[in-house]
Amino acid sequence: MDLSLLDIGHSYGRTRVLDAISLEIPAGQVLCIVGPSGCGKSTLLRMIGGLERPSQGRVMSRGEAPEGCLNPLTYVFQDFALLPWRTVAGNVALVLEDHGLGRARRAAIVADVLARTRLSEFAGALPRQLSGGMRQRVAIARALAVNPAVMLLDEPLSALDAQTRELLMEDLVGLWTRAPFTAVYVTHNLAEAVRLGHRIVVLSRRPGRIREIVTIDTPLAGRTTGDAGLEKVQAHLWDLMREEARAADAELLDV
Ligand SMILES: Nc1ncnc2c1ncn2[C@@H]1O[C@H](COP(=O)(O)OP(=O)(O)OP(=O)(O)O)[C@@H](O)[C@H]1O
Repeated sequence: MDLSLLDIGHSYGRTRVLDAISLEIPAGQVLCIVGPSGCGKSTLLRMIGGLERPSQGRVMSRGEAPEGCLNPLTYVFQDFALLPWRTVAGNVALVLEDHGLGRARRAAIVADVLARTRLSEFAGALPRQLSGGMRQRVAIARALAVNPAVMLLDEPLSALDAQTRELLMEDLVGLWTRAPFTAVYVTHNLAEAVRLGHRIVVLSRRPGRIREIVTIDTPLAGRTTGDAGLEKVQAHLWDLMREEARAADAELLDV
Protein backbone atom coordinates (compact mmCIF):
# COMPACT_ATOMS: atom_id res chain seq x y z
CA MET A 1 0.00 0.00 0.00
CA ASP A 2 1.36 3.40 -0.99
CA LEU A 3 0.36 6.62 0.74
CA SER A 4 0.17 10.09 -0.78
CA LEU A 5 -0.06 13.29 1.22
CA LEU A 6 -1.82 15.95 -0.79
CA ASP A 7 -1.22 19.57 0.16
CA ILE A 8 -1.61 19.03 3.90
CA GLY A 9 -1.94 22.10 6.10
CA HIS A 10 -2.93 22.36 9.73
CA SER A 11 -3.56 24.99 12.38
CA TYR A 12 -4.24 24.70 16.09
CA GLY A 13 -6.37 27.76 16.75
CA ARG A 14 -4.34 30.64 15.31
CA THR A 15 -1.08 28.73 15.28
CA ARG A 16 -0.17 27.45 11.82
CA VAL A 17 1.67 24.17 12.33
CA LEU A 18 1.95 22.57 8.87
CA ASP A 19 1.76 24.04 5.41
CA ALA A 20 1.60 22.67 1.85
CA ILE A 21 2.96 19.20 2.60
CA SER A 22 2.74 16.97 -0.47
CA LEU A 23 4.62 13.71 -0.27
CA GLU A 24 4.67 10.19 -1.66
CA ILE A 25 5.24 7.29 0.73
CA PRO A 26 5.84 4.26 -1.47
CA ALA A 27 5.55 0.74 -0.09
CA GLY A 28 8.74 -0.96 1.01
CA GLN A 29 10.69 2.16 1.96
CA VAL A 30 11.59 3.92 5.17
CA LEU A 31 10.81 7.62 5.02
CA CYS A 32 12.38 9.72 7.76
CA ILE A 33 11.02 13.10 8.81
CA VAL A 34 13.42 15.54 10.47
CA GLY A 35 13.08 19.19 11.39
CA PRO A 36 13.50 21.66 14.23
CA SER A 37 11.63 21.24 17.53
CA GLY A 38 7.96 22.04 17.28
CA CYS A 39 7.87 22.09 13.45
CA GLY A 40 4.99 19.64 13.32
CA LYS A 41 6.69 16.25 12.79
CA SER A 42 4.53 14.37 15.31
CA THR A 43 1.43 16.20 14.13
CA LEU A 44 2.14 15.09 10.57
CA LEU A 45 2.64 11.50 11.74
CA ARG A 46 -0.70 11.58 13.57
CA MET A 47 -2.32 12.76 10.36
CA ILE A 48 -0.73 9.99 8.35
CA GLY A 49 -2.01 7.53 10.95
CA GLY A 50 -5.52 9.00 10.89
CA LEU A 51 -5.42 10.04 14.56
CA GLU A 52 -6.04 13.65 13.55
CA ARG A 53 -7.61 15.20 10.52
CA PRO A 54 -5.69 17.99 8.77
CA SER A 55 -7.37 21.38 8.37
CA GLN A 56 -6.44 21.23 4.69
CA GLY A 57 -5.48 18.55 2.23
CA ARG A 58 -5.71 14.81 2.65
CA VAL A 59 -3.90 11.54 3.05
CA MET A 60 -4.69 8.99 0.36
CA SER A 61 -3.84 5.31 0.22
CA ARG A 62 -3.44 3.23 -2.92
CA GLY A 63 -3.27 -0.51 -3.26
CA GLU A 64 -3.92 -3.33 -0.85
CA ALA A 65 -2.55 -3.79 2.63
CA PRO A 66 -0.26 -6.85 2.91
CA GLU A 67 -1.76 -10.27 3.47
CA GLY A 68 -2.55 -10.91 7.11
CA CYS A 69 -2.57 -7.20 7.91
CA LEU A 70 -4.66 -6.59 11.04
CA ASN A 71 -3.99 -2.87 11.42
CA PRO A 72 -2.81 -0.97 8.34
CA LEU A 73 -1.27 2.00 10.19
CA THR A 74 0.52 0.97 13.36
CA TYR A 75 2.47 3.16 15.77
CA VAL A 76 5.68 2.64 17.70
CA PHE A 77 6.12 5.32 20.38
CA GLN A 78 9.15 6.66 22.19
CA ASP A 79 7.87 5.48 25.58
CA PHE A 80 7.22 1.87 24.42
CA ALA A 81 3.63 1.95 25.78
CA LEU A 82 3.73 -1.59 27.18
CA LEU A 83 1.27 -2.90 29.75
CA PRO A 84 3.39 -3.48 32.87
CA TRP A 85 1.31 -6.39 34.16
CA ARG A 86 1.51 -8.35 30.94
CA THR A 87 4.47 -10.47 29.93
CA VAL A 88 6.43 -9.83 26.74
CA ALA A 89 4.36 -12.45 24.91
CA GLY A 90 1.19 -11.09 26.55
CA ASN A 91 1.91 -7.57 25.35
CA VAL A 92 2.40 -8.78 21.80
CA ALA A 93 -0.63 -11.11 21.95
CA LEU A 94 -2.85 -8.23 23.06
CA VAL A 95 -2.93 -6.70 19.58
CA LEU A 96 -4.01 -10.04 18.08
CA GLU A 97 -7.13 -10.30 20.22
CA ASP A 98 -10.55 -9.55 18.76
CA HIS A 99 -9.44 -10.37 15.23
CA GLY A 100 -11.05 -13.78 15.10
CA LEU A 101 -7.71 -15.58 14.99
CA GLY A 102 -7.56 -19.02 16.59
CA ARG A 103 -5.35 -19.64 19.60
CA ALA A 104 -2.78 -21.58 17.54
CA ARG A 105 -2.55 -18.86 14.90
CA ARG A 106 -2.06 -16.19 17.57
CA ALA A 107 0.64 -18.25 19.26
CA ALA A 108 2.40 -18.77 15.91
CA ILE A 109 2.43 -15.03 15.18
CA VAL A 110 3.74 -14.20 18.66
CA ALA A 111 6.48 -16.82 18.33
CA ASP A 112 7.43 -15.53 14.88
CA VAL A 113 7.75 -11.85 15.84
CA LEU A 114 9.56 -12.64 19.10
CA ALA A 115 12.05 -14.73 17.12
CA ARG A 116 12.49 -11.94 14.56
CA THR A 117 13.22 -9.44 17.32
CA ARG A 118 15.42 -11.94 19.25
CA LEU A 119 13.09 -11.96 22.25
CA SER A 120 11.98 -15.60 22.29
CA GLU A 121 13.74 -16.44 25.53
CA PHE A 122 12.16 -13.42 27.24
CA ALA A 123 8.58 -14.31 26.30
CA GLY A 124 7.59 -14.80 29.95
CA ALA A 125 9.37 -11.71 31.33
CA LEU A 126 7.57 -8.60 32.53
CA PRO A 127 8.48 -5.19 31.03
CA ARG A 128 10.06 -3.99 34.29
CA GLN A 129 12.54 -6.86 34.10
CA LEU A 130 13.79 -5.65 30.71
CA SER A 131 16.25 -2.96 29.66
CA GLY A 132 14.96 0.05 27.70
CA GLY A 133 16.30 -1.37 24.46
CA MET A 134 14.54 -4.67 25.00
CA ARG A 135 11.28 -2.92 25.88
CA GLN A 136 11.45 -1.06 22.61
CA ARG A 137 12.12 -4.36 20.81
CA VAL A 138 8.90 -5.66 22.38
CA ALA A 139 7.06 -2.60 21.07
CA ILE A 140 8.53 -3.24 17.61
CA ALA A 141 7.56 -6.93 17.82
CA ARG A 142 4.03 -5.88 18.77
CA ALA A 143 3.86 -3.58 15.75
CA LEU A 144 5.18 -6.29 13.41
CA ALA A 145 2.61 -8.78 14.78
CA VAL A 146 -0.24 -6.99 13.01
CA ASN A 147 1.74 -6.96 9.75
CA PRO A 148 1.05 -3.26 9.15
CA ALA A 149 0.94 -1.66 5.73
CA VAL A 150 2.85 1.27 7.20
CA MET A 151 4.67 1.42 10.52
CA LEU A 152 4.66 4.90 12.08
CA LEU A 153 7.56 5.47 14.44
CA ASP A 154 7.68 8.61 16.59
CA GLU A 155 11.17 9.12 18.02
CA PRO A 156 11.37 5.40 18.82
CA LEU A 157 14.98 5.47 20.00
CA SER A 158 15.04 8.84 21.78
CA ALA A 159 14.65 7.43 25.27
CA LEU A 160 17.63 5.10 24.82
CA ASP A 161 21.33 5.61 25.42
CA ALA A 162 23.72 5.87 22.47
CA GLN A 163 24.91 2.24 22.53
CA THR A 164 21.39 0.88 22.81
CA ARG A 165 20.29 3.14 19.96
CA GLU A 166 23.09 1.73 17.83
CA LEU A 167 21.96 -1.84 18.59
CA LEU A 168 18.33 -1.02 17.86
CA MET A 169 19.30 0.60 14.55
CA GLU A 170 21.10 -2.62 13.62
CA ASP A 171 17.99 -4.56 14.61
CA LEU A 172 15.74 -2.37 12.49
CA VAL A 173 18.06 -2.68 9.50
CA GLY A 174 18.15 -6.47 9.96
CA LEU A 175 14.36 -6.65 10.19
CA TRP A 176 13.92 -4.51 7.10
CA THR A 177 16.55 -6.43 5.12
CA ARG A 178 14.95 -9.81 5.88
CA ALA A 179 11.41 -8.59 5.24
CA PRO A 180 11.13 -5.03 3.88
CA PHE A 181 8.41 -2.99 5.54
CA THR A 182 7.07 0.49 4.94
CA ALA A 183 7.76 3.03 7.63
CA VAL A 184 7.50 6.70 8.41
CA TYR A 185 10.11 7.50 11.04
CA VAL A 186 10.11 10.81 12.91
CA THR A 187 13.38 11.70 14.59
CA HIS A 188 15.47 14.56 15.94
CA ASN A 189 18.54 12.50 15.36
CA LEU A 190 20.15 13.04 11.97
CA ALA A 191 22.51 10.06 12.43
CA GLU A 192 19.44 7.83 12.78
CA ALA A 193 17.87 9.38 9.70
CA VAL A 194 20.89 8.69 7.49
CA ARG A 195 21.21 5.12 8.82
CA LEU A 196 17.57 4.18 8.42
CA GLY A 197 16.00 6.39 5.78
CA HIS A 198 15.69 5.62 2.08
CA ARG A 199 14.42 9.18 1.84
CA ILE A 200 14.67 11.95 4.40
CA VAL A 201 12.19 14.81 4.45
CA VAL A 202 13.54 17.99 6.00
CA LEU A 203 10.84 20.27 7.38
CA SER A 204 11.28 23.97 8.04
CA ARG A 205 10.50 25.42 11.44
CA ARG A 206 6.85 26.00 12.25
CA PRO A 207 4.79 26.09 10.16
CA GLY A 208 6.51 22.97 8.88
CA ARG A 209 7.00 23.03 5.12
CA ILE A 210 9.12 20.67 3.06
CA ARG A 211 12.56 22.23 2.61
CA GLU A 212 14.16 19.31 0.84
CA ILE A 213 13.78 15.59 0.31
CA VAL A 214 17.12 13.78 0.38
CA THR A 215 17.39 10.32 -1.18
CA ILE A 216 20.10 7.90 -0.05
CA ASP A 217 20.80 5.07 -2.48
CA THR A 218 23.18 3.03 -0.30
CA PRO A 219 21.30 -0.12 0.80
CA LEU A 220 20.38 -0.02 4.50
CA ALA A 221 22.46 -3.11 5.23
CA GLY A 222 25.55 -1.44 3.75
CA ARG A 223 25.38 1.64 5.99
CA THR A 224 27.65 1.91 8.99
CA THR A 225 28.34 4.52 11.65
CA GLY A 226 31.21 6.71 10.53
CA ASP A 227 30.62 6.06 6.80
CA ALA A 228 32.04 9.13 5.00
CA GLY A 229 29.19 9.31 2.46
CA LEU A 230 26.56 9.20 5.16
CA GLU A 231 28.38 11.77 7.25
CA LYS A 232 28.35 14.09 4.25
CA VAL A 233 24.58 13.68 3.91
CA GLN A 234 24.21 14.24 7.64
CA ALA A 235 26.25 17.45 7.42
CA HIS A 236 24.03 18.61 4.55
CA LEU A 237 20.90 17.92 6.63
CA TRP A 238 22.37 19.88 9.51
CA ASP A 239 23.23 22.78 7.17
CA LEU A 240 19.59 22.87 6.14
CA MET A 241 18.42 22.85 9.74
CA ARG A 242 21.01 24.70 11.81
CA GLU A 243 19.64 28.25 11.71
CA GLU A 244 16.07 27.15 12.02
CA ALA A 245 16.86 24.82 14.91
CA ARG A 246 18.51 27.73 16.70
CA ALA A 247 15.51 29.97 16.06
CA ALA A 248 13.08 27.27 17.16
CA ASP A 249 15.11 26.73 20.30
CA ALA A 250 15.05 30.43 21.15
CA GLU A 251 11.32 30.54 20.46
CA LEU A 252 10.67 27.73 22.90
CA LEU A 253 12.73 29.50 25.57
CA ASP A 254 10.65 32.65 25.08
CA VAL A 255 7.37 30.94 25.88
N1 LIG B 1 -3.18 19.07 20.29
C1 LIG B 1 -2.54 20.23 20.15
N2 LIG B 1 -3.13 21.41 20.43
C2 LIG B 1 -2.49 22.58 20.29
N3 LIG B 1 -1.21 22.69 19.85
C3 LIG B 1 -0.57 21.56 19.55
C4 LIG B 1 -1.19 20.28 19.68
N4 LIG B 1 -0.28 19.33 19.31
C5 LIG B 1 0.84 20.00 18.96
N5 LIG B 1 0.66 21.33 19.10
C6 LIG B 1 1.64 22.36 18.77
O1 LIG B 1 1.95 22.19 17.40
C7 LIG B 1 3.34 22.42 17.17
C8 LIG B 1 3.94 21.18 16.53
O2 LIG B 1 3.99 20.13 17.48
P1 LIG B 1 4.61 18.72 17.13
O3 LIG B 1 4.62 17.93 18.41
O4 LIG B 1 3.92 18.13 15.96
O5 LIG B 1 6.08 19.12 16.69
P2 LIG B 1 7.38 18.23 16.59
O6 LIG B 1 8.11 18.70 15.39
O7 LIG B 1 7.02 16.78 16.66
O8 LIG B 1 8.13 18.68 17.91
P3 LIG B 1 9.32 18.01 18.71
O9 LIG B 1 10.45 17.89 17.74
O10 LIG B 1 9.62 19.00 19.79
O11 LIG B 1 8.82 16.70 19.22
C9 LIG B 1 3.95 22.76 18.52
O12 LIG B 1 4.01 24.17 18.63
C10 LIG B 1 2.97 22.20 19.51
O13 LIG B 1 2.98 22.94 20.71
